[in-house]
Amino acid sequence: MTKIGLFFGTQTGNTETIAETMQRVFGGEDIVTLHNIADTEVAELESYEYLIVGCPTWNIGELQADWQGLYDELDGIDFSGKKVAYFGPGDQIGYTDNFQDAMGILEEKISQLGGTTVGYWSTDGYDFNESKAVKNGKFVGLALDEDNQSELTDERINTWVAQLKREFGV
Ligand SMILES: Cc1cc2nc3c(=O)[nH]c(=O)nc-3n(C[C@H](O)[C@H](O)[C@H](O)COP(=O)(O)O)c2cc1C
Repeated sequence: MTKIGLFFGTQTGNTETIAETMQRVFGGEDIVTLHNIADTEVAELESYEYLIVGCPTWNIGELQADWQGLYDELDGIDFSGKKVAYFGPGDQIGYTDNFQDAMGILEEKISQLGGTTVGYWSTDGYDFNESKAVKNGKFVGLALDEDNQSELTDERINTWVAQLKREFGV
């Protein structure tokens, strides 16, 4: 049983590819366990001390479908004592008024349920109008953009994972 569980949902595969890269950068499956939430019980979130939540924004400011489907069930999970990090791919040009909203929606919910957010990320280098994922001038997690800035993804992941290792203390 690893200490870190990474839970992701995806429509077209980008979030899964990113999750696999993150697992590799962390050091492999002995360090991070991946769960596609399409075939995971929500209760599994409770089995980890540290969580990484990956959700792309879909349908103009909404959660990816599998996360949407279990959103209400999250109320049954006790996140207190857990450090939780968030990431998502979005599209800052096509959806400039809703860039990364899903990450913000999940962070707000899980924080209300006791989770402690780690992995805040600067908005420097992005160009968008509005985002529910920005709090106090920072993204609440790692914002990626496979549609417009895929060349930056690997470097962003490397930097963020190094930050998370410090913040998780692993
Ligand atoms: C119909 C549609 C709606 C989308 N809505 C948003 C949005 O509101 N905000 C955003 O940042 N990205 C939006 N996106 C971009 C996706 O989040 C992005 O392509 C992402 O990489 C998809 O991840 P996935 O392959 O894991 O599903 C949208 C894409 C499509 C096709």
